[in-house]
Amino acid sequence: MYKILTLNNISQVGLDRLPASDYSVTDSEATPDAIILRSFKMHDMEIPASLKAVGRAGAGVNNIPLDKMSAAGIPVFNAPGANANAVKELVVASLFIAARNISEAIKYTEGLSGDDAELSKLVEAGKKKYAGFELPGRTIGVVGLGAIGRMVANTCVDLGMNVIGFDPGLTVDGAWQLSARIGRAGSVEEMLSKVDFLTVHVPLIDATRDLINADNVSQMKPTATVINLARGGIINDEAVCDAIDAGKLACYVTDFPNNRTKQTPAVLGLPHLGASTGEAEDNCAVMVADQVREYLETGNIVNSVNFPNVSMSRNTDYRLVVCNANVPNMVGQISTILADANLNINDMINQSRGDVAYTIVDVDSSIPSSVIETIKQLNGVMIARVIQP
Ligand SMILES: NC(=O)c1ccc[n+]([C@@H]2O[C@H](COP(=O)([O-])OP(=O)(O)OC[C@H]3O[C@@H](n4cnc5c(N)ncnc54)[C@H](O)[C@@H]3O)[C@@H](O)[C@H]2O)c1
Ligand SMILES: O=C(O)CC[C@@H](O)C(=O)O
Repeated sequence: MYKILTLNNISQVGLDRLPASDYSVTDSEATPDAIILRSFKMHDMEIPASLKAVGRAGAGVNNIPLDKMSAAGIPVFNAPGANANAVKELVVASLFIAARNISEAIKYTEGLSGDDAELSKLVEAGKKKYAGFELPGRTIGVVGLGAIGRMVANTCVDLGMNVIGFDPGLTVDGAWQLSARIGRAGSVEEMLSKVDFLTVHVPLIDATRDLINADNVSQMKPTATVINLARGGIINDEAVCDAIDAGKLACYVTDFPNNRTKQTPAVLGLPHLGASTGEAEDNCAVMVADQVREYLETGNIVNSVNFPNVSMSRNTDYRLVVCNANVPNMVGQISTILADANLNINDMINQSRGDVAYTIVDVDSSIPSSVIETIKQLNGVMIARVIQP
């Protein structure tokens, strides 16, 4: 029986992918084989010695101590693209809400009182304050052209907008999925003075912290809107709110409000709603549950953010998986131990990513526990696990 610990509410549709005959899934498991979570912050958590895998039912992994997981030989899986449409739709909603002053206008009508005739007068008298603009012909800068950024950029083209994108890590596959009408910027700064909207879709890492800050926000048009549905910290909230207070920026939409943003009237704060649709929650949970199950039952790694992606179809009933430091002669030493135990290798695959190497070996006969113990003693081995009847 595999034991799964959930650290957030995970869609039942996803958890149903883990059959009750083989999986116990609870939110209070002391010795889990795997953890499935959403935004729970794992940084201060004691990592259980039993843990073999972590599944993040979402895209961002800044709530997980990846270095610590890699050092312990624990792959972290996420759900690339599974909630991208949900975020895209909220970006599009943000564009309209900002362009048409919808939030302020609703507040205005909610504050009106009087009989219907008086209300009608006040509605007509007040509406000029909320006149907005239309999107065709306006320019949007999209920072990060991954799963979400690409969808946002293409949709904005369909809305008739001019779109400029920036992503130094854009993949060839990603580029193929982008409309040919999207312009390319060489840096964030290059797009700032041109855009009416700037939206960020990058992970929170050292290189993306304070991407918009006190130094560069002044290059933006005073009529521009910044949208941050990615992570708090990517936009420097102090700098953006100061710019709004000084009349140098029009609006800021953020999924990560704080006390500074709450004090600024032209900030539209949302409660981390980007991925909060039933569809996205189901998609993410299904994807990570499948990946965690695949790893526990076969050792295959699909969509890991810290391990190489490695899959080998099952050739025999007797499988060994080893995670070790990415240094010379590990495969040689593992093969020698198997040969010394008279175990014939049927098939084998080895891949590496950064400091981590991962090997799957199918052998022709049952692997004794003494072999695993010998492999675990090798310098540089983090985990060795047998998957056999
Ligand atoms: N608000 C929400 O609920 C919500 C939901 C999903 C994702 N997110 C956030 O959005 C982020 C992006 O999600 P995604 O699914 O598009 O991820 P993704 O991995 O598909 O795309 C991220 C892109 O950012 C690019 N990038 C990295 N560093 C960059 C930099 N310095 N400048 C420009 N581009 C850079 C990468 O090359 C990649 O193409 C996630 O990491 C997460 O933090 C938030
Ligand atoms: O799980 C959530 O609700 C938010 C997930 C989102 O921030 C992500 O990075 O995918």
